[in-house]
Amino acid sequence: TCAFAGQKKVLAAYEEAVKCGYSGARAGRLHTPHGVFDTPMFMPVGTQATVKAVSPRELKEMGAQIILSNTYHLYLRPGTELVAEAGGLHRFMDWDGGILTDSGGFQVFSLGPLRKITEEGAAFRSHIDGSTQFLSPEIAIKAQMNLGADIIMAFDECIPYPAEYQYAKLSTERTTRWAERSQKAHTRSGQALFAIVQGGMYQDLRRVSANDLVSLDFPGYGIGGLSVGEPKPVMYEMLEQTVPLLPENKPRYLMGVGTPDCLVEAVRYGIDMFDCVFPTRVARNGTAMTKSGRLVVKNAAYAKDFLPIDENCGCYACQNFSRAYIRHLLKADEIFGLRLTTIHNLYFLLDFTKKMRQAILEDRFLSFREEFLAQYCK
Ligand SMILES: CNc1nc2cc(C(N)=O)ccc2[nH]1
Ligand SMILES: [Zn+2]
Repeated sequence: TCAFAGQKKVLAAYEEAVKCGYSGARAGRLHTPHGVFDTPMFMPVGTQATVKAVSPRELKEMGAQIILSNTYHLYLRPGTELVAEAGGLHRFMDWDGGILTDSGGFQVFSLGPLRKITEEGAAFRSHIDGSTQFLSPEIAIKAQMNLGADIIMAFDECIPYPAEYQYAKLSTERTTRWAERSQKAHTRSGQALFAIVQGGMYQDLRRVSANDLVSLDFPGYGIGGLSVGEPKPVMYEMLEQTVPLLPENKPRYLMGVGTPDCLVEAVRYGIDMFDCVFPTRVARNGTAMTKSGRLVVKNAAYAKDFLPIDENCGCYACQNFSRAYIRHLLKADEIFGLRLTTIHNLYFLLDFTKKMRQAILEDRFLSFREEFLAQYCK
């Protein structure tokens, strides 16, 4: 067990990092004001204070522990002061599990058109009404304190891919200065502030970013700037460079990842937490996730297929409905169809992380990984 004494403002105390396998896969427990949660974990994305098409009760039933919400979206609509007046995000959306909010860095750079970045922060136009907006470390932290998540993220720049070395270097150094400003602006006890490692796809910049942020002493670390279009081997190489520099007894959160093959590789490098819109997004166009790859249940091939999406799946959709029925609903544009594919995909990923944790605890993670990758076609 790793002691975790003397960390200020820490609630994401990290214990039981059980190391197994040659590379650092570990099963841990994350302490937050809303409970103690098992890692590795997948966090369903609830961008606008709802995980699209499913209720908090269904999320609880399928084993969701921590869900993610986006500060950028809630800052623009309905506003984070309004959420604070409503009693905070947990109350507002009736979710009593854990919540993690990201800082808006990624959205500003991916959603906000015509953005301008200075040392002070990022000016951008709202994707909702085109109004000119501005986010800085201080504004992003204040917004997240208003929302009241259990874990919040420092304001950073997610470096686009590809990026010139010089740009990546200057941006990463600024993200480190922004992390320090985020820390100074964070005055709410009962909330853990994670920093975000950047560095583009450059090994040396990744190491500098990790070392600089570790010396600023955060209770947990996000790894950002990945899953932005780079080849998967490049992503894994950046993990290999970064994760070993992060404290063993603190959570590591790989942002925006991902598909099961990426999860099992990242866990091998010692990642504990994941979020990704993939399962909920592909569900809405009728694609189900299975251990053999994707199953487009909308296809004509399933019109008379009266088996469930996956006979071994314990989710509400697979326990009660056939592929033919779900296909019918999707073709008929029935909302319940999207709900069933979403429920299945979220359950699949949540269950997959549970299976990885069990394999780690039983010291058989590497064979679990081999067997899974052999069956899963990307
Ligand atoms: C879907 N890929 C993805 N990469 C991300 C990077 C960041 C980041 N802050 O660098 C945040 C969310 C992200 N989502
Ligand atoms: Zn299912």
